[in-house]
Amino acid sequence: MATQLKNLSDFSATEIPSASPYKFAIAVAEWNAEITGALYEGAYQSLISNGALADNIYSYNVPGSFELTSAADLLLKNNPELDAVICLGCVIQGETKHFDFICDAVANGLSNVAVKYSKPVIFGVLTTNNQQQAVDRAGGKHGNKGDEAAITAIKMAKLAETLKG
Ligand SMILES: Nc1c(NC[C@H](O)[C@H](O)[C@H](O)CO)[nH]c(=O)[nH]c1=O
Ligand SMILES: CC(=O)[C@@H](O)COP(=O)(O)O
Repeated sequence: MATQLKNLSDFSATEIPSASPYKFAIAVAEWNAEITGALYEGAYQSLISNGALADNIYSYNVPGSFELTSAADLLLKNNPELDAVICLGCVIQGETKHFDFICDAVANGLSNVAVKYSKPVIFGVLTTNNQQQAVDRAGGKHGNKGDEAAITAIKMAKLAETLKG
């Protein structure tokens, strides 16, 4: 399996640009707060350790992962100076198909918002079968998806800046 015994947050082999020029929003779902809180800490600290200014990081909570799309849209509509929006959530399979609908809606929704505003919108949403898989990816043996999301945001902000000319 792709992630077996792999730390998904190991970026030692890749070059990470400085985050100092960029403004970031972080939208965090409150569902599974112990997990999303760990994702947020990972994302925030990764931005800071790569040079982002604390004053350039704007953080917001939303009720659940489904609302991340609305948050990303509102953030980019009302704050054109943002260079990237990081969306963090944790969707854990329950008894019904609700999981499938949320995951599909968020993945497609965030992608559509990114294209709508030509701005990076980062999918930092865990979609797991159980709680342990989420714990393993929020600072556990498979790293922290929040770290990955932050690094992705920095790289995409740099790319957008480069392509803008
Ligand atoms: N079950 C999970 C949810 N459910 C709530 C939805 O995200 C949404 O807030 C609700 O359907 C109202 O629109 N959200 C998660 O983030 N994680 C879950 O496991
Ligand atoms: C992903 C969800 O909405 C899920 O946690 C809710 O649980 P259930 O499918 O048992 O209603």
